[in-house]
This record gives sequence, C-alpha cells and structure tokens, in this order.
Amino acid sequence: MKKQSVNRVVLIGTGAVGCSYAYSFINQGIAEELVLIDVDEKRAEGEAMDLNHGIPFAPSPVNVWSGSYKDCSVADLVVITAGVAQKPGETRLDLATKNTEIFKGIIKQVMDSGFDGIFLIATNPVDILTYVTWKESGIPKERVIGSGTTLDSARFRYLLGQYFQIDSRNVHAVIIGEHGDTELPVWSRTNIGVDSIESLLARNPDFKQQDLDDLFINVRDAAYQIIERKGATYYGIGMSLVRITNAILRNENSILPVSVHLDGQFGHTGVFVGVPAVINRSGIREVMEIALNKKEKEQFDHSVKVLKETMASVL
Ligand SMILES: NC(=O)C1=CN([C@@H]2O[C@H](COP(=O)(O)OP(=O)(O)OC[C@H]3O[C@@H](n4cnc5c(N)ncnc54)[C@H](O)[C@@H]3O)[C@@H](O)[C@H]2O)C=CC1
Ligand SMILES: CC(=O)C(=O)O
Repeated sequence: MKKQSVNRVVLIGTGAVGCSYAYSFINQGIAEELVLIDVDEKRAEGEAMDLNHGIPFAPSPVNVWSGSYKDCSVADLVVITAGVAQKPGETRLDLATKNTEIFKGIIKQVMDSGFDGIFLIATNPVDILTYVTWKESGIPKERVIGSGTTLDSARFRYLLGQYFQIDSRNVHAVIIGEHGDTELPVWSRTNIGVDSIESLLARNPDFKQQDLDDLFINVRDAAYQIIERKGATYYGIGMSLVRITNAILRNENSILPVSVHLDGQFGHTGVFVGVPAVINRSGIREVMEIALNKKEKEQFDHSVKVLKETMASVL
C-alpha cells in the first residue's frame, strides 16, 4: 500500500447515508482529506460546499472537495454508500440485482485509478455488495470490509443499555450473520459490564427472557420501523462507518462485527458475513471465531445459506 503523510478517504455516494458519514467524519476530525463522488455531480458539489462551511468548527483541519475517480489513486480508504435504498416493504436482499450492477461500474472506475487501499462498503445488501467488491476489484480479502452487523450490534447495545439502565458503552454484545432478516444475537456471549445475561436474569425477577426476545426483534426490524416513519435510516450507519474508519486509519486493533470473507471459520468458505474481527491499518487482521452454542450455530448456518443463495442468483 502507498505511503503518504496525510490520510485520504474517498466517499462514493453522497445521499443520506454518505452525507451522514461525511458530517460525522468532519466532526470527529479523523482524517485530513475527504473526497466526495456521486453520479449526481451537482449534488456532490453542493454537499462539499455545505460541509466546508462547518470546517471552522471542526476539531482539526480537513480538506473536503467534490472530485473524480482519479482522486482514488492515492486514497487510503474508499467508502461506498452509492446505490438504491429500500422503500417501505422492501427487504435489503430485494436490492441485490440493481446494486450489483451499479457496483460493477463503480469498482471498475476505482480500480482504473490505480487504487491500492482499503474498501469499506455500506450499500445494501451489504454482505453481497462486499463480496461483489472483492471479486470485481481483485483487492486482497483483508482489505475489503463491509459494515456488516456493526449498526445492528450498536442498536442491540443501545436497547440492552436502556433495558438494564446501564451505559450502552458498558454493554458487550454482538449481532452476527446477514445484515438483514436472518441475523442473530449471540446471547451466550452477551455481558452487561462484567455480568452475564444469565446471572442477571437469575438474580433479578424484574428482568425477563421474553423482554429480551422482544428486544432482539426490535433490533432486527429497526430499519423497517425507521423507514416506515421517515423513509430511510442514516445517522446510525454514518456513525458506525466512522467508527470502522477510525479503527482502520488509527491502527486501533479494534474488534467490530463487520462483514468479512470466511475461509473456513465457523465452518464456512466463500462468503462475506458479519462476524467479530480485529481491524487495523492493514484492514482485517483476523476473524474472531467465537464459540457459538448449538442454536446460535444453526441460526448462523441458515443466515450464511440465505446469503449464498442470494449471491448465486445475482452473480
Ligand atoms: N449497511 C447498513 O447498515 C446500511 C446501509 N444502507 C444502504 O446504503 C445505501 C444508500 O442509502 P441512502 O444514502 O439512504 O440512499 P440515497 O438514495 O439517499 O443515496 C444514494 C446515492 O447514491 C448515488 N448513486 C447512485 N448510483 C451511483 C453511481 N453509479 N455512482 C455514484 N453514485 C451513485 C445517488 O445519486 C445518491 O446520491 C442503500 O443501499 C441503503 O440500503 C442504509 C442504511 C444502513
Ligand atoms: C437500512 C439498513 O440497512 C439499516 O438501517 O439497518
């Protein structure tokens, strides 16, 4: 990978998700350069102008401009949020064919620039589009990352924090599998601070398993609930993408549940799916093959099966 003194991130897709990412990116001061690209060039230009007007209030200097695919040549990270989003009633998997076509065009243009950095994908269905990015780009799998179940896990931690009245930053919990209808909570590895869910339920009769089952349904269906109310979701994913960007650019070795290529881990190969992984400046340092109980393993296998069937239908 190239060496340079400043970090450059190129964002492709300046719609609701892309701009929420850009806004959060600037407010957290995480890199020196942010390039905006959209098929709607005027929109990208307008967003760059608007974002630049907030820079006097940013924590550190950042250069934002609307650019072209040539700007990817020396980029450290290309973040893709371009494509179509779900309409009320649509699933994420319904977007697979259309967004795969859009991605083939985008990835070709990025690679034609000479790009040799890391891809971070958010467009849905994210596990499928991350696979498409890997296949079309030829970039090593460690440098192709999907947002996976990072947002779902944040929703899960937030709701668990509300239920147990504990700061969600002290809630250690992950959702794994498809970022979509077949995702699953890893209850066997969920801790509130240093306490397991099992011991919390055993100690306090006010906490009930049924409430936790309902809580997970609200996590799984959160996108439908929000899209039904306001047409799209974007702030949560914007902040999730910035969290992953930080893990990469700051070489954090952070563990986040992202969409990664499995090479035998969890008994699967040839699929991108959300599981915990260690992320640093090289991309995915390693996939964390956490132990799952029997029910979790069955649910995970089903989720992978659905992803593989969808991949077979679009590729
Ligand atoms: N991974 C996750 O957790 C989440 C993913 N998403 C997904 O993110 C994607 C974007 O959603 P929104 O921003 O709400 O949609 P949007 O419609 O607001 O923005 C999409 C942008 O992509 C641009 N675009 C379309 N084709 C393009 C191309 N060929 N090249 C460059 N730009 C192109 C459009 O002009 C538009 O500005 C959707 O697929 C959505 O489902 C949304 C929320 C969470
Ligand atoms: C739209 C979407 O994927 C989400 O909010 O989870």
